[in-house]
Amino acid sequence: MVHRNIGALQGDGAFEPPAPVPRARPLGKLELIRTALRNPLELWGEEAHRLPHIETMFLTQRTLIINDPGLIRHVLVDNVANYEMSEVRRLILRPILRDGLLTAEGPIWKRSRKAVAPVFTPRHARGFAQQMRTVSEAFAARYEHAAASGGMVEIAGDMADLTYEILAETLFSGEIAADTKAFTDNVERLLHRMGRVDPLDLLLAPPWVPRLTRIGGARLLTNFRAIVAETMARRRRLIAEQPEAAPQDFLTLLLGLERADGLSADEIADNILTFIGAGHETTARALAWTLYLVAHAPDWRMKMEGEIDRVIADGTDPVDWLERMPHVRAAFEEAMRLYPPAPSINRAAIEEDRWIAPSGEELVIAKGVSVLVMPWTLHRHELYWEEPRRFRPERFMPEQRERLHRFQYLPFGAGPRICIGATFALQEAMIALGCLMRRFRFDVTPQTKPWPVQRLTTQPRGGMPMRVSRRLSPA
Ligand code: HEM
Repeated sequence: MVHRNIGALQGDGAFEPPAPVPRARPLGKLELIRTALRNPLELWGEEAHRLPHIETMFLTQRTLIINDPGLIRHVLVDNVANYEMSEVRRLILRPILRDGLLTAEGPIWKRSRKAVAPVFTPRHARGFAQQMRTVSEAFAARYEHAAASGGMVEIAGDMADLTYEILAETLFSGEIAADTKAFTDNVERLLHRMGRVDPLDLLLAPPWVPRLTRIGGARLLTNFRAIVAETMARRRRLIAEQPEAAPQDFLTLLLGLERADGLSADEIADNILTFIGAGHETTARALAWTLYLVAHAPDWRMKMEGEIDRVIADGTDPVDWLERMPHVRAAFEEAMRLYPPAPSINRAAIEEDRWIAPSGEELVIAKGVSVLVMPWTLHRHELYWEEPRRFRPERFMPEQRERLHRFQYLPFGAGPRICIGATFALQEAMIALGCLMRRFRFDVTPQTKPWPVQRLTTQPRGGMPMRVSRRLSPA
């Protein structure tokens, strides 16, 4: 039985949104497995939210949860060479994403990251701003009908559609060698089927032992790869025959890297699936939680609306919305604090390691220990946050944000493997929120009862049904 805080308005009006209450006692073995499969967010005890680090046994695996920002910096940056991808991630994600950036390791990761980095520069992200706005405006138009009658919309699913449509546009400019709907269904089913934790993963069974939960996934993967290969072949022909006609999207940029010291054709396909897998649901979850949280903070929402109205009325280019909308950005960042889209960043120690705390205490990290950097506990930690469970977006306004330790807030991770899509995601979120909140207001109803559950991302179980009403006509 998990204790639930189902979300409540506190005396001074700050909202404490729904989340499992940290456990006072550790779980027995069977309950631990059940909870890990049902919702890992319900595993963590009260100590994980109060101590700088704790060591625990997870089934047969020694596990160290690290919260101290200095220790996190040690693992993710200073001694990063001593930490590799966790076995569970290797078992779950690697069969799908292969040598895409998220799951590549060693020299292949190094070469790929170097090759792909220029594709994700702020300059390229800015180049996508107009496409992001066009897709978001077209998407918002679909709410007009429901908004006219104050109808209900399903925000969680809708935000996943919106971010998928933005990615499909910025990846391929709509030039996919298949029916778009069939392709989208294929991707959805693939990520859903293959990205699930199977009981055998928790027991660290070798990859060749078949996972019943993933049957059918291999066929979907083959389909996906065939479509991507044909899409790449068509684009290569276009670039060769009419280079000026080729859209400046991810696909053209990635094909420009196809060479020995860049990426192979297979690696380009792996990265296309990786960008979809890593970049669509993460942003979508953060957008849905933001709309939910600000619906409980009407004053803050009005500040956001005022900001959005001014920026759009001024004719500000969408590339500058991120900078010009600090209240919108603060709400989005606070939503990622409370509901980090990537709630756990898992590593394993290759060799024994030592870390000296500022107090002089020495921590020995044994070889093979699983090291968890968990934005979920770190962002709700009693040592590092005032009123950690409440929605207080003002902590991310520029003057207060400067006071945060770089390693106490890690929605995008840190160090060499920091999210390569962070700038893209932030810009996309500002543009999506700007286009939606300019036209509509989203409110909770008694049906809106999201419960945070960790799948690959922090999702709202029960979805996010919200009432939509019209604010302003389209700009
Ligand atoms: C709000 C949205 C997002 C969040 C919260 C997020 C979070 C993260 C985190 C925490 C990591 C680090 C994982 C680790 O160190 O083990 C990561 C890595 C990564 N992300 Fe994101 N991400 C987001 C959006 C995106 C987007 C839009 C893309 C691409 C279009 C993307 C592509 C990647 C890739 C390729 C990696 C692997 C980088 C590497 O290992 O070199 N992400 N992301």
